[in-house]
Amino acid sequence: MSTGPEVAAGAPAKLVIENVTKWFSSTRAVVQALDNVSLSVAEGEFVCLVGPSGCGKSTLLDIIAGLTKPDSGRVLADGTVVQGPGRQRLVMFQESALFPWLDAFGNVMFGLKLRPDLTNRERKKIAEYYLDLVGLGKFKHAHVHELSGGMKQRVALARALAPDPQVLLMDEPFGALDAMTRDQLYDDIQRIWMESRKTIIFVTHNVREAACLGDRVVLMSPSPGRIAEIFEIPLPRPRDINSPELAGYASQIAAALKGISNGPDMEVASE
Ligand SMILES: Nc1ncnc2c1ncn2[C@@H]1O[C@H](COP(=O)(O)OP(=O)(O)OP(=O)(O)O)[C@@H](O)[C@H]1O
Repeated sequence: MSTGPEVAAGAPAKLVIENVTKWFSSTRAVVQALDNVSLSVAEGEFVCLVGPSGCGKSTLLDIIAGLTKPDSGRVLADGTVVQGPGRQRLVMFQESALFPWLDAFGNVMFGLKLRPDLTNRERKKIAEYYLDLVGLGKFKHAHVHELSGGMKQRVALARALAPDPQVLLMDEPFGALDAMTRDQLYDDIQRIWMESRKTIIFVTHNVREAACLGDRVVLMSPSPGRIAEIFEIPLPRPRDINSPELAGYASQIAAALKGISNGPDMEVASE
């Protein structure tokens, strides 16, 4: 366990978040969403962000993506200051935000518009490859309304992976899914991550999910959003979300979380 910015030994930093502070003001209130947040993420690392509602997880993710600008501090991706969104850092949200007028294949092809360097034939091959990778090869021509919630998230994952971003930013991507579908997706995301070695930042409310997926779990505290504690999860992969070893880490994180909030909005159990 540790706090503060650090990188797994020996690996170059893919992302460096330096002293990021962010305020939001509306007609009703002024809120400090993030206060002096610093974190380094190694290339190929899987980092989970957890914390009570409103502690700034999504704001931090948006700043890393370049969708929101910090008031002070900065984010470096491969040593270059992030000034705006780019295809090397793609976000996948809780709601899949698929285009309903396109089929699964069309949605993944749409993501590949970010790759004008490819021919249409190459794009088609890549779209097929990623639909197979997420287990939807047979549903290529299924329309969005014909897909289950889990299948939609798989298409969204294929769409995010297809342009080959170096960093994948996932904002509670499995939050709206039932427990069985989630368990299957934990296996899939681990397999895909082990094959592709993308750098992943994954926001979740579920501490067991975080312990299952993360090399490190970053616990944030609210008002204003800060990094409270960082947990290393040195368990071998693939990890079984129901294993007792994993439950041990999850309860450590849950206990720390309880210390910084009343914790009713966090899912401690795997459900
Ligand atoms: N666009 C905005 N305008 C005003 N306030 C905002 C805006 N976005 C976020 N906030 C505020 O900033 C704080 C952090 O919000 P954020 O969504 O990043 O938290 P979170 O940890 O992701 O929450 P949750 O777990 O509920 O999704 C909250 O107090 C929120 O109300």
